[in-house]
Amino acid sequence: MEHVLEKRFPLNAEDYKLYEEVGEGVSASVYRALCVPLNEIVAIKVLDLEKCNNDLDGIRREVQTMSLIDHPNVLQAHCSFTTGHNLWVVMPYMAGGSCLHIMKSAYPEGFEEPVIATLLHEVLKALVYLHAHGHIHRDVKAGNILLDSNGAVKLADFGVSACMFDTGDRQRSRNTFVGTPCWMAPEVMQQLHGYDFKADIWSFGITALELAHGHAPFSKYPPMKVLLMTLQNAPPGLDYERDKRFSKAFKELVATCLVKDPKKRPSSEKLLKHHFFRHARASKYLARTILDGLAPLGDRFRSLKAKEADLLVQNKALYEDKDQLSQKEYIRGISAWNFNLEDLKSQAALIQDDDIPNVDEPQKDKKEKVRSDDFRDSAETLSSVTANHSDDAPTQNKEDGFNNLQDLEGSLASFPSKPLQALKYVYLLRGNTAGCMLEIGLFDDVNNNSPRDLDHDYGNESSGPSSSLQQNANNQQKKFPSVDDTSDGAFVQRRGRFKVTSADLSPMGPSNNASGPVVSPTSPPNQNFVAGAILPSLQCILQQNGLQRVLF
Ligand SMILES: Nc1ncnc2c1ncn2[C@@H]1O[C@H](COP(=O)(O)OP(=O)(O)OP(=O)(O)O)[C@@H](O)[C@H]1O
Repeated sequence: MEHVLEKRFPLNAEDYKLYEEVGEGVSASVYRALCVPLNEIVAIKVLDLEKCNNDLDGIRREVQTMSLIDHPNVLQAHCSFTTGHNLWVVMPYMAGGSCLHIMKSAYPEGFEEPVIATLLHEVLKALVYLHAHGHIHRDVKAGNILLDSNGAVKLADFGVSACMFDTGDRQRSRNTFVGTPCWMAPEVMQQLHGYDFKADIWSFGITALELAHGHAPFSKYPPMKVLLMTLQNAPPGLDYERDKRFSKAFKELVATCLVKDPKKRPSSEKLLKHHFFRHARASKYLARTILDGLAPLGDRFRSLKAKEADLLVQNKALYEDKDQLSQKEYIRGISAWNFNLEDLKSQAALIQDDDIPNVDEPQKDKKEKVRSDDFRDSAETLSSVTANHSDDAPTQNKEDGFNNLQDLEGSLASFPSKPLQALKYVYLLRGNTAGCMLEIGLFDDVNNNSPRDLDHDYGNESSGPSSSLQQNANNQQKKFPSVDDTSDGAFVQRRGRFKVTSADLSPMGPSNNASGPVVSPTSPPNQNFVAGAILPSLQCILQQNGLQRVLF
């Protein structure tokens, strides 16, 4: 019998030569490298464990999943080891880079349909495999779809994947708030009943739109606004008029995935049979069409980084020229929330003035209606709002459209008096580029935290969009926990995605209860806390809205 010698990748840093940086995530840098003994080019993801000490579990999960999986469309790790305070994950080098990078470098308006069909077909095969093996990827997006020099497509980044077969503590991870906001399924945001594989199908639909337009829907909005828009608005989709260049089959595929009720979404296996994929071609086609003529990955990465830095400087200059007073208000509001100010400023500056809807009288009327009707109750209210706008509602005309900012603000204004059970966490937002990155903290006992008076933190603004919220905040007299608090490990942090463990909301702390979130919609653990908790985050959104108006 013939034995194929298995390639063994060395577990010593000295056996690798690091070359240029080719990618950067929120938790890691990725380098092209040479594995000297094997004379093979590889990619090495370097994670600084000291910076990731809040998320060692996520890292462990990523490495474990990456070494166990075995499918041509899933990026498998060759090996991993620690060196100093870094973890190195050695993997195949994907010279084409991510679809996001390719779009940013050469296809800012998105790809042509045959390219999209080919890419999505490969990604879907990866999902079929992962789902069949019990994994939910939970972070499907163009940035995690990698291509090698031959056009082979692999789904990467298992930092937040979850296993459906897990029990006990690990099973609780399926009730956590994980993902990147623009791609995150409504049920993941809502946290009412947990979620399953179907969350990936939603993200897959969003990714389809991202590949079609060059960016995900709502990508220019700050993260909390993305959450609210995803929950409140009709699902995004391909527009009949604006997206004329795309086929009916593609439009149908997107609509099939972006159904708010996860039960009505197809499984990955079923989706694979969709007639849209008849247009899919072999991966060589991708090498010929989208990779041909592209600069080496390292060069592309460097120039994209330089562009981003330029943009930041420009935005900073613009920002500094603007109204000093609003700047102070902005900084005060943001710092109270542990925002990354620079990132948020650049986020806000990316919003064009034509993105900000005008307020007119009929909309105001509508606002009142939303206030009194839609937000009548707590958890169920949000569900019903979601349902009202859900599957049968026509796809929005403005793909990135925020139908009516005032509607949203009006809706938010009623939160404090009728706490919204579905959003039952304190959010510590840390913005990052493209409105997609944030950190969330969770406090299990508001009284353990340093009290801060909302009135003091946010001043006495009596006008502007946030005034009603402010009023309600004052009425509630809730104390807002300090951002420094990390008591009892209840503060779960992760840069790049949300991560809030609902079970940790229990006054008893984390439990091994495998029956889903401890907090049920019918038995809120601490409604006062919820009301106080949600308020300031919503306040911040409105402050950001205000800032965006001031900026432009
Ligand atoms: N094997 C690889 N070959 C080439 N480039 C890679 C490879 N793996 C990752 N990259 C590049 O590095 C970037 C960051 O990698 P990765 O997504 O794994 O990091 P991360 O910190 O988990 O990121 P995030 O959390 O932002 O998704 C990717 O978007 C991609 O452009």
